Amino acid sequence: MGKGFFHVPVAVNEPVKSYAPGTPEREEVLLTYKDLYNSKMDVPLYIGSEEIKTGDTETMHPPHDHKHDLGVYHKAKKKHIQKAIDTALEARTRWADLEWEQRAAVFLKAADLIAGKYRSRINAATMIGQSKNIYQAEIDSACELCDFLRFNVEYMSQIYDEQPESSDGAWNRVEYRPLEGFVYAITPFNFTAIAGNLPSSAALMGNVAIWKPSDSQVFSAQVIMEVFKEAGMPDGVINMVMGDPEMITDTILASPDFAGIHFTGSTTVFKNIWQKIGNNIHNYKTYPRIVGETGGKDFIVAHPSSNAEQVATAISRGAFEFQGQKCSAASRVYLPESLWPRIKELVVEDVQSFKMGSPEDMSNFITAVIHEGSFDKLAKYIDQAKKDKNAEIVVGGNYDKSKGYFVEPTVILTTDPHYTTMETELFGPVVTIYVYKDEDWEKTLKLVDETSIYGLTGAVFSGDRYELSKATKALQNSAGNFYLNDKPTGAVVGQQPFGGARASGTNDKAGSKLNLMRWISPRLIKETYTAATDYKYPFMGE
Ligand SMILES: NC(=O)c1ccc[n+]([C@@H]2O[C@H](COP(=O)([O-])OP(=O)(O)OC[C@H]3O[C@@H](n4cnc5c(N)ncnc54)[C@H](O)[C@@H]3O)[C@@H](O)[C@H]2O)c1
Ligand SMILES: N[C@@H](CCC=O)C(=O)O
Repeated sequence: MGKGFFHVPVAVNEPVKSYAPGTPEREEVLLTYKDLYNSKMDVPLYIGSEEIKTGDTETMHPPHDHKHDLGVYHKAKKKHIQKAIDTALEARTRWADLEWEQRAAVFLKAADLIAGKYRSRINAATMIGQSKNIYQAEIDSACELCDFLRFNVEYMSQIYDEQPESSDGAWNRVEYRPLEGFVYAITPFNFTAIAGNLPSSAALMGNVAIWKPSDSQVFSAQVIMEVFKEAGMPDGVINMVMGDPEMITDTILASPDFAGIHFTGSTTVFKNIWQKIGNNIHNYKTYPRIVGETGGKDFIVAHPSSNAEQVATAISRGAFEFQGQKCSAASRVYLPESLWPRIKELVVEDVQSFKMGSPEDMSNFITAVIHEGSFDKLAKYIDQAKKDKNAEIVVGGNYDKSKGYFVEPTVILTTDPHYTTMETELFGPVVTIYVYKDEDWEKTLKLVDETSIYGLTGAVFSGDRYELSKATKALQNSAGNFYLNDKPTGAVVGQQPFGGARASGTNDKAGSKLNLMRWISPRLIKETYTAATDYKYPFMGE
């Protein structure tokens, strides 16, 4: 059969819809929200063609209304995880052998379904299950997920296009094989797009995957599986399992066919998994690929030459959008004495104007934090700051979990640059500010660099080009995503590939060619037209 050198459609970022009053998308998402909110879900394990209801269930609740029952998801036992491994390996032969354009078409269709037919459903599920306001749901579950799927197809074709030189008499070719085994994807609660991307990026490159979503994201995870299935993803290529994370992980890591982990979540969990992989290393058929994007303690540092209004807005949006539950969220801020009074005034004004409540009311900027564990942790740090002599609450500081897990956006001011909330990842709407003397700018850059174990995102503000340059050099290893005169959140696929080093991860940049390269194992094929028939070098004579 004749074939062409196919070109993939050029990827462009999915446009963000406005949801302004009177727009059709607003009406549609609100109707879908009501519908989903009142329907009791019964989320099975997806293993191959089977949807398994184990009967061992967990009830799902919206974080902003934790007494409301959204239905249940089913939890796996060890035998189900073993079945998922066997099923994935069975599916591997055909999927790995399928032409790349056929695999690409599945995920391009999935992107189209999300952009169209499923847009309101995946957004409403994210608003309900993860308590995102519509803007935060739209940029995540609709746009970023479409972008991951479409840009990954383009990057895959760029990788396949990379071929070696050939000298006279031979042809060198590189075949980009999937890994020999299966990939395990573990995903966090906070981004529906990340949940969809981690298993699908590996699958796009010809791998089969077992995907364990976060317990707190199952409500929208189910929509992702519906989309993949409707897009024609063959059974067994991505298998979704829920349940005890340790049991699932230990069972999977014990398999000799475990070939890689695609993880996003907290640093401690990732380090433990890495250690377990190390302990099992003699059992594996191949060295597993370990890819993990983890925690952050992201900074904003402003030079005295910066614009106070811009810095204040970067704090208000960078620290508090989605209640600060982004790994990129600004959580430690360094401000010069000369600008602090004006920035303080502006941030306090912003925070006092934020409306907080259910995402169904679209005037709410702030909604609930994800669960009781997170609420209690945040309340503990806020209470401690109220007591500590070297800290004071500038604005916020209240919380209430009677209906939903609501924590007021809180600004802490500290006189100690190593105060606990300047160093510990809280993952919530709490930002801590340290005010430095204007003449200590260079010392402050050193402080920013040396304060945190993490290296994920960071932002520098200055109106002075020489100071921007100085900061860029001084903070070279402090952030994998480094922003000049912008907030440290809101990376867009195809524009700001995302990830950090130090304790923030392996920095394989989700949504980039670098990440996809972790899911392939190249084979070089050298073909010689006429093979040598004499071992002797020319200088040896006849
Ligand atoms: N760097 C990034 O790109 C990025 C992106 C999003 C989130 N994050 C990080 O994720 C964290 C927030 O997400 P979260 O609360 O869902 O994180 P988490 O670490 O609690 O959970 C992440 C995943 O790991 C699983 N898990 C938990 N304990 C486990 C165990 N013992 N063994 C195996 N798996 C286990 C969870 O069930 C979930 O699926 C923050 O630290 C944040 O910075 C990082
Ligand atoms: N990519 C997102 C963060 C993902 C982690 O939570 C951002 O840039 O804000």
